Amino acid sequence: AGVMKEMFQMKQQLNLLNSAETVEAFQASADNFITLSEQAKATMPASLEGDETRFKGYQAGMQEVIDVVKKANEQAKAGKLDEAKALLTELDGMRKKYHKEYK
Ligand code: HEM
Repeated sequence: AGVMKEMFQMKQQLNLLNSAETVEAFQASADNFITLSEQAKATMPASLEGDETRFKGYQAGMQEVIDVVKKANEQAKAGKLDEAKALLTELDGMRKKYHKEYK
């Protein structure tokens, strides 16, 4: 259990998203990222020690991340690869904020 494996895989997919040169490559990695982050969202990290209230906050944070990648994927589908990648920059701040809170 734990979310470490999903987190490392999310990082890997994010690198692929940022270096994607085609809409198809972007979409494939976005789909992978979303699947992994939904798995992470469904799993209580060990650091939360069973605290259901904090788990709700953690899940809301994961959903924010998922929403950004879904939005980016919509841009990619519309052929706007640069705009899609620009949206991904929002993830840096979220990652830092929520890692401070829950990691
Ligand atoms: C793009 C977004 C994110 C990426 C790429 C990412 C990546 C990572 C990576 C590589 C680790 C393991 C290495 C380390 O400790 O730094 C990690 C750990 C962790 N992350 Fe994230 N993260 C993201 C977003 C989030 C969000 C939004 C949350 C919470 C709402 C979160 C919660 C955690 C927790 C709890 C751990 C520790 C897991 C454990 O010890 O089992 N992460 N993340």
